Amino acid sequence: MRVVCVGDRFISAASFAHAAKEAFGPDTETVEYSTRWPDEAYGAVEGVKESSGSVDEIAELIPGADVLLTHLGPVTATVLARADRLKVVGITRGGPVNVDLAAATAHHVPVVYLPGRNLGAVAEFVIGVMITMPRGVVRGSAELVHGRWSPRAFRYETAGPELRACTVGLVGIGAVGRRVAQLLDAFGARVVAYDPHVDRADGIELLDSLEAVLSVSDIVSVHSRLTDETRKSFDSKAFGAMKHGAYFVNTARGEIVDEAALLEALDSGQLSGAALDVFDPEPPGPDNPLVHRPDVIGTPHLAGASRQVSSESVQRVVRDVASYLHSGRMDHCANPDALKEGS
Ligand SMILES: NC(=O)c1ccc[n+]([C@@H]2O[C@H](COP(=O)([O-])OP(=O)(O)OC[C@H]3O[C@@H](n4cnc5c(N)ncnc54)[C@H](O)[C@@H]3O)[C@@H](O)[C@H]2O)c1
Ligand SMILES: O=C(O)[C@H](O)COP(=O)(O)O
Repeated sequence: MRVVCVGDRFISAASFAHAAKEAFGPDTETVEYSTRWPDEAYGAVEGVKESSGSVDEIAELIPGADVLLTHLGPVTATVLARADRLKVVGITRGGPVNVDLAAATAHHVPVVYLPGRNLGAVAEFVIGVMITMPRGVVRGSAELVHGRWSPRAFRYETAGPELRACTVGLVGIGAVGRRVAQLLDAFGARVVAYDPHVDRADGIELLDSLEAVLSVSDIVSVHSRLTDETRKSFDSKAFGAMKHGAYFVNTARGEIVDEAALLEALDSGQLSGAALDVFDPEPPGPDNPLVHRPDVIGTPHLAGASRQVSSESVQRVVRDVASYLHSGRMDHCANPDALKEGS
C-alpha cells in the first residue's frame, strides 16, 4: 500500500509516515512531501481555503497512491484528477476546508476529518482569557516589565468581575462552544448562547437572536465558523448591542469581526477589553492598532495548539483511515456521498 504524506510547519510528513507504518503494517510504502513554509503562500487556491503547498507538486505524487494524509496540503480538483487508485484522504483538520469535497466525491474518494480535534485546547484558552482579561493579569504583567507598580489601579479602579458573577454569551455552539459552556459551569457563570443552526444544547440556555445574547452578556465569545453569514457579523451594530463595559473574545476567525468597529467600541469604552487570537488578515501587521492596546490581549493564533493536539490528531486520523480500509466504516466522513454504493 502506498501512502502519500504531505507535511507542513504544524504536522510533519515524517509523523504521518510513522503513524501510517504502525497502523497499516511495515510493508507500507510512504512518500513524504513537505510544504515550504514560509516561502509558500497560505490561503485559498483552486476553490479550497486555508491551505499551503504546491498543487502541482502534490498532484505529481498521487498516481499509484492508496491514501493521502495531510493537514494543510491543498486537495484540489487538480490533485484529485490524478487519483487512479486513491481509496481515502485523511485530513487532520477540524473542518475539511482545504479539500474540494465535490471533486473528491466525483472521484469516489471519501475524506476523513476530525471535527473538534482541538476543542479542549481552545476551550481552556478561552477560559484562561475570560479569567485573566477582566482581572488585568496580562496588563499588570506588562506594567511591571516597564518598571511600573500600580496595584491601586488594578485592585480598585479597573478590577473586573469573577466568572461566577458573569453572564457569558457564546455565539456558536459547536464543538468548541459546547466545551467552553461545560467548563464555565464549573466556575458558576450563567451561560447563554446563540446558534441559528442548533435547536437544543444540553445545559445551555439558547436565546433566539444574536442581539438577545449580546444585550445580557458581560463577556461574549465567538465560536462560529467563518461563513458568508458570519463574515463581519461583529460590526458596530453588534458591538453597540453589547452591555456597556463588556468584554469580547474571538478565537474563531478574524474575518467574523469588523476590526474598525471593534477599535471604536474599545475607544469609546463601550467595551472594557478584548482577547483576540485571530485577526483579519493574519499576521495582523505592525500597523494594526489592536495589537498595541493595553486593553487587548492579542495572541498569534495559538488557542488550538497544545502538546497533545498535533500527535493525537495524527493518531486519530490514521486510526480512522485504517478502520475505513479494514471495515468500510469511518467515524467522520466529510463527503458521505462518496461512501454510497455505486457512487
Ligand atoms: N484559534 C484557533 O486556534 C482555533 C482552533 C480551532 C477552531 N477554531 C475556530 O473556532 C471556531 C469554532 O470551531 P468548532 O470546531 O467549534 O466549529 P463547529 O463547526 O463545531 O461549530 C461551529 C458552530 O457555529 C455555528 N454557526 C454557524 N453560523 C452561525 C451564526 N451565524 N451564528 C452563530 N453560530 C453559527 C454552527 O451551527 C456550529 O454549531 C471555528 O471558526 C474554527 O475555525 C480556532
Ligand atoms: O488554526 C485553527 O484555527 C485551528 O487550529 C485549526 O482549525 P481546524 O483544524 O478546525 O481547521
